[in-house]
Parts: sequence; structure tokens; C-alpha cells
Amino acid sequence: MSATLTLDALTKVFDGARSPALDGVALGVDAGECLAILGPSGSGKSTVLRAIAGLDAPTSGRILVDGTDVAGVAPERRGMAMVFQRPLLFPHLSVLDNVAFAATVAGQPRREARADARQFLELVQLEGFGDRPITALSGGQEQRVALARALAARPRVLLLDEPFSALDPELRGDMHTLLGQIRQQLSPTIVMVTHDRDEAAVVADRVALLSAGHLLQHDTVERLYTRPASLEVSRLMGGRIELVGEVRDGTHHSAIGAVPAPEGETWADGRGMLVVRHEAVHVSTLPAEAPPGMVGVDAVVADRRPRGPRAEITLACGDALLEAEVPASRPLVVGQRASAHIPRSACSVVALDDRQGIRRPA
Ligand SMILES: Nc1ncnc2c1ncn2[C@@H]1O[C@H](COP(=O)(O)OP(=O)(O)OP(=O)(O)O)[C@@H](O)[C@H]1O
Repeated sequence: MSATLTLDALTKVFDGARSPALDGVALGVDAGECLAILGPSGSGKSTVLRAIAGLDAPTSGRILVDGTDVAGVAPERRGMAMVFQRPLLFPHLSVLDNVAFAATVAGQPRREARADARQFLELVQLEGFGDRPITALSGGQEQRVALARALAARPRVLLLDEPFSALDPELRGDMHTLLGQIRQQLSPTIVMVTHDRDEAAVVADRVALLSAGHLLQHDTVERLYTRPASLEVSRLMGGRIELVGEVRDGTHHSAIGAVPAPEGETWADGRGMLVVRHEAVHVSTLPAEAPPGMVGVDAVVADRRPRGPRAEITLACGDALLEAEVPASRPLVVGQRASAHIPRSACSVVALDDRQGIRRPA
């Protein structure tokens, strides 16, 4: 129950719009893969999903399922099922009949459809809930029913449009675990829209990052964080360290000194912005040499902001500022001398966009 999905130069211009909602989006999803479509509000995430589902026709470009163009194929004949942010269940039907609905309408005998639906309720861990009215379910349970109903249609591609965003963090975590179990058992191809980086990191094999209708990067979660294709990607992925400088002979030079490219990589010579994942910066107060593979920088603690079990630290290194996180229990105080140890593997150089190069991330 999985298929490959290919988006080929997908473009959507809504009537009267000044700029396209999607502009030439091209990517492939492997059979059984989970792709997260990530991006800020209005970037075109739902438009991609609605085009794949057949709910909106693209202005140009193609959508291929297992290599076959689905242009003109009605939504219900595409072999896809969609789960929305709101579960959209029939309130007058029981839980079981909601899940069995599509099969019954398609002409499957009621008894068979219900037996089948029971299996999917079990899959979403709602066995025993079949006879309940929909109105007796919690939000998380409703979304499980919506998922069971979508899976009961045995879609080749499962489309999820921010399906867990209305749930509280704990329930959302449970749903991520459930999605992992469903993937293990059924391996559906999944395309999931989310604006939450953490959710994308937990559920997806790869991420398509959109901004203003453009695909900025299609890559693994780890590479989006540590090898952003541009300054915009770095910022959208929450990158907070940006150092203007120049690459010479494969080493970036900036206010913090020389940072050689990570092992096995090369950086092109020229002006460039060194971007560094702040989560990887280690703050040391001992006068120790930086360990192998790391760059050491002398600094002074310029700011400290409590964040529950963690504290965010700003380090001043001459004119440059570095960000880091430490456990809240670390007794680092403003004005204290410290050194930052930066793993080279957490560093990347991106083109310096002169329109945005000077602004620091918020
Ligand atoms: N039916 C429509 N008619 C006109 N413009 C639309 C329509 N649907 C979406 N748009 C516009 O297309 C752009 C992309 O919208 P879309 O809903 O795909 O973004 P999104 O990334 O899903 O946003 P959000 O995270 O807020 O849901 C936006 O500028 C939006 O205003």
C-alpha cells in the first residue's frame, strides 16, 4: 500500500493573485517514505497537498503516482486519503461506522466493512471504541478515528495536513509514536504538512522546506539543520549563529578566527556566512584546548536567559556573538570568561545575501 510520488515543476497561481502560491516545485517521494512539507504560514504547504489530493488543479506542472500522471483524475480515484487538522467525522454515526463508511458506500457488505474497520481501530489502539458515538471521544481519539478511516481506504499515498497541531504536546507525542507504528506495519507513502520543525524531525525521513511558494531545500532533517543550502534555510531551521567572513583555501575566516571545513568537505573560496548550530556549541570554563575536530574560541558570557531545564547563553568573542545552550544548573554568570568549543561538523558556509546578510536572526 505505497507508491512513489513525483512533483514535476508544480506551479499554482490563484485567480487574481500577484505571485504564485507554488512556483516550480519539483521533488520525489519514495514508496513507503514519509515526507514532511515544512514552511512558514502562507508558504504554500496546504496548496501542495491539495494539488496532490486533486482538490485543486495546479496551473502547470505534473503530479505522478508510480510514474503515472494523475492530471484530471478525480480525488476519490487517486488512491489517496487525507487527514485534516480537524477530524471531520460524521457525528450521527458510531466510531466503527465512521471508519467503515467509505467501504459501505462503495458497495462492500456492511458486515465485511465493519469487520475490516475493526482491524483499523485496533491499529490506532481504539479497540473496544467501535460502538461509541463520535461525540463521546476526546480530540486525540477523534484524530485516531480519522487516521483509521483514512487507512481503511488502503491509500497508496496518505496525506496529512497538520493533523496533530490542535492536540496538546503530550497527545501529539503519542500520535507521533502511533504514526511510527503504522509505518512499520503498513509502510504507506506519507506526505505530511507541518509548520513545526520538531514534528518534522520526529516523523519524517526527508523534509521539503518551502518559502513563498519556492522549494528551498529537499533533504534529510539532519542536513537541513547542519548543511542548510542558504541563509534563509538556516534561519527557518532556527539557526542563530551567523558570522560574516571569507573562505580562503577551504578555511572560513571571521571575527572568531579560522574555522576549517568539516572533514571530507570543501568550501568554495570567496565571501560567505559561517552558520553554526548553537545546540552543538560547548561552553567550557576550564583553560582546556579544544578537543580534536573542534575549534576553540575565547569569549565572555554576555547574556544568560533561563529556559526551564536549560539556559541560553550569549558569548561575546571580540565583535562576534555566539549562542549556546547549557543545563540550567551550570553556574555561568554574565561577565565570566569562558571558551566556546565548536565542532567543525556543526559548521556550514552559505552565500552571503547582501539584502539579508547583516540582519541577525530574531
Ligand atoms: N483558494 C485560494 N485563493 C486564493 N489564494 C489562496 C487560496 N488558497 C491559498 N491561497 C494563497 O496561497 C498562498 C499559500 O497558501 P497555503 O494555504 O498553501 O499556505 P500554507 O503554507 O499552508 O499556510 P498555513 O501554514 O498558514 O496554513 C497564500 O498566500 C494564500 O493566501
